[in-house]
Amino acid sequence: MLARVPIPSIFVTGTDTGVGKTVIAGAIADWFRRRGSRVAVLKPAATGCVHRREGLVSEDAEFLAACADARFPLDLICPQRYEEPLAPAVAAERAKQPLDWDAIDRSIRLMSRESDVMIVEGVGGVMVPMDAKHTVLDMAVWLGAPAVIVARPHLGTINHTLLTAEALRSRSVKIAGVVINQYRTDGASVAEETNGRAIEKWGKLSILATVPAGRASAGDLSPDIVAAVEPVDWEALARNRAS
Ligand SMILES: Nc1ncnc2c1ncn2[C@@H]1O[C@H](COP(=O)(O)OP(=O)(O)OP(=O)(O)O)[C@@H](O)[C@H]1O
Ligand SMILES: C[C@H](N)[C@H](N)CCCCCC(=O)O
Ligand SMILES: [Mg+2]
Repeated sequence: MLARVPIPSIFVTGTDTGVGKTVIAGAIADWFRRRGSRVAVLKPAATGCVHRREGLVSEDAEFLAACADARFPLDLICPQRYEEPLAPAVAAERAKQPLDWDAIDRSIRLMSRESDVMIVEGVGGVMVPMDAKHTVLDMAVWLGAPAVIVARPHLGTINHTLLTAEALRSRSVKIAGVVINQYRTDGASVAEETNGRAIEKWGKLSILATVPAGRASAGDLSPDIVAAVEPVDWEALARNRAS
């Protein structure tokens, strides 16, 4: 189990792996950084990590650290790292290296002390197993941070987004809203044009931002991605935590 994040925070989850959680979490971190906040970023566990001279590195953590201009080392930002690109519970079992919740807790404690806000990126979607007994959803409950759901723009996303919202609500995780990512501004299909409204209506969710496909390499977010998240009051959302 983890202690609650003791500072304003946002939990960035998604409808699936590869939907753009890292890019959107990075854009949110960048939003706070540009306003002078001391931003902590956390990827509690990462799989598919790469071998470097300094050891196993999470590329998600590197991206987030660059966007936040983070003052903490990568092994605090991502304390649990696995090589195989699998659900953490499966990667941990195969590596014979059980997930260490205490290490994650320590990261939260140390980074919170010297930060104004913490942006946490989940792993895959909410039902992904973290260890033999717990899922990403359990972790979201423990962290107590409002969730941002990153969703794809195209056909199928209504179902994925509403299922994700249902799971979060079943455990009383506050939902800040949905970010539709990689929206095609030219040549969007009818489904893509109408999905946002449908998600708002049937999911009783707000679409916080619709983010176009742009350039997104570590610390270098294209101006159109930055502009898409700019109008959102992330500060108010980060403060609006579960009681
Ligand atoms: N708005 C965007 N514009 C351009 N490329 C994007 C955008 N959003 C995401 N991508 C690209 O799509 C891929 C998947 O995005 P990302 O890594 O953020 O997904 P994720 O949900 O964090 O995945 P994971 O489950 O592995 O953590 C990456 O190559 C990323 O650069
Ligand atoms: C390796 C990858 N990029 C993710 N971080 C892990 C995603 C696990 C998804 C598991 C699943 O839902 O089937
Ligand atoms: Mg990611």
